[in-house]
Amino acid sequence: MSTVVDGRALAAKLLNELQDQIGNLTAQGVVPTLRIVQVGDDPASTIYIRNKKRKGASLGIDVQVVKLPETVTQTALLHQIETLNVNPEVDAILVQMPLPVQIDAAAVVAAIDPAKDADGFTPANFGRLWSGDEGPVPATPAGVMAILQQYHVPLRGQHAVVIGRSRIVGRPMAAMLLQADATVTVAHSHTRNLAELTRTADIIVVAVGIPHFLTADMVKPGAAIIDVGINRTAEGKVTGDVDFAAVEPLAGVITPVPRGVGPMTVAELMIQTVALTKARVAHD
Ligand SMILES: Nc1nc(=O)c2c([nH]1)NC[C@@H]1CN(c3ccc(C(=O)N[C@@H](CCC(=O)O)C(=O)O)cc3)C=[N+]21
Repeated sequence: MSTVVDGRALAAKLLNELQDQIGNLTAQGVVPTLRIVQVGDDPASTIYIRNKKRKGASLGIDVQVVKLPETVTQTALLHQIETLNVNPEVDAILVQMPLPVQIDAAAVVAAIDPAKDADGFTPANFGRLWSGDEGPVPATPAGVMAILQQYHVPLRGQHAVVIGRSRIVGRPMAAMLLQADATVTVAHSHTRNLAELTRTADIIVVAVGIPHFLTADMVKPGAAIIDVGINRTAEGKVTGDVDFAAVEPLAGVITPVPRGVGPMTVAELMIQTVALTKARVAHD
């Protein structure tokens, strides 16, 4: 029988612990401030941003959205980021992905001040992550690590298979698992014999954006299954990348969608924002 992860409960626990740090900052007259730049009106992005705003408001973190039109030019977007970089009131900046086709996302991310990089996506912070040095890290993989830790999933020497190699999830996920001494395999759309690989995995992290991608025949009984997928069905329901009904009976630990990794992503973003605020206050 598997243990189904309660991402909401774990997120609440972590944010409870964060409350004291926020209290100390506000006692010094410092309100942690996050600015989320949203380009266009992608409905999923709007939902995630709404969740981040709500969570921030409930904690006393000032989360505001800077909304730009879908047709914004790269120059205008880079200018907007620069004004946030130099604004002493702003501790953390996040540019919501995906961005419209006319924008070079890598150039936009690289323009964010690494000391305000709430996502840990900038090259400087990506480099720190892969070198095993301290620095801001992407919220979703950080949330996965918190789940694995909380549910006592052993990592050292274990075989972890990460399916997907995005900048948001797959690549930083592989770096964090490596840092935790797991043996990491990164699979992607060109990987051959994927099921053979996943059947030897003690931990499988799926982040491909395809409903029911991971099926029961791909899973070793007792493996930890982490579903990062957030697919919307025609009826607007959210489903993951795992065939949950078929895989859950086999799994050791498994995360549901929704209420698994999603709430942890939001929680880790709040934690990151407070950490960046504390770093700024320490430097001032
Ligand atoms: N620069 C950037 N940083 C991100 O961290 C980032 C991003 N862009 N683009 C998109 C992904 C996805 N993401 C989620 C956030 C919250 C939920 C979340 O709250 N999920 C709820 C369900 C929400 C719903 O109803 O759809 C749950 O799984 O329980 C999911 C996914 C952050 N992302």
